[in-house]
Amino acid sequence: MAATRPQRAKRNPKHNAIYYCSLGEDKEGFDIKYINSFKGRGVFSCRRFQKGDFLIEYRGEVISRKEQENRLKVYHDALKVFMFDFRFNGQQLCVDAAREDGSLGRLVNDDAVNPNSKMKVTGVDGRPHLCLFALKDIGPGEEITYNYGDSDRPWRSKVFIFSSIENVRNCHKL
Ligand SMILES: C[S@@+](CC[C@H](N)C(=O)[O-])C[C@H]1O[C@@H](n2cnc3c(N)ncnc32)[C@H](O)[C@@H]1O
Repeated sequence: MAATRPQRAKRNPKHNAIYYCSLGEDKEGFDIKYINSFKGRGVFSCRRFQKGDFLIEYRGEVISRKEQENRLKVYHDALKVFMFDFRFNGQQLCVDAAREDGSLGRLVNDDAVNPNSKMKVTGVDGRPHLCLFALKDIGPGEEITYNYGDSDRPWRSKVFIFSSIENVRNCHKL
């Protein structure tokens, strides 16, 4: 008889997150797509998710603030964006997801205005994991996004958006 996954882990979003974090695997129901040269790749839903559902873990290496500062001195800007700062049990920590490891979380794009998911620090066996949960019902074909936070992000500025759109247009003309 085929092994079945416990129903509780499927129904309760927190248990579901803990289940996938423990496995170190992404759950099914998502596709990676190339959007354009401005945004790069993104993660898209290919099925329905309900508000509150666990979606994706932002996987990477959990490092201390000190180690993060060391890495920031040597990382190129394109790698710095893969560092996610958070607090856990009174400690300032970071998940460094700079390494291309095939995981989905590192490819989820920012939306400061209308995100459909939210990052939450979730303790699993005493260790921190960063998990995205749905803020609303999500249908197939929707891009998964979350708000990266308050710090300045170049792509949020109108000047950057317009110059990038022009670049994409010019590329298509070639
Ligand atoms: C953590 S990565 C996300 C995955 C990235 N799109 C890729 O293909 O590797 C963050 C980078 O994605 C791009 N990005 C994220 N959100 C964006 C947005 N709303 N508009 C434009 N670019 C965005 C920026 O280049 C940013 O440095």
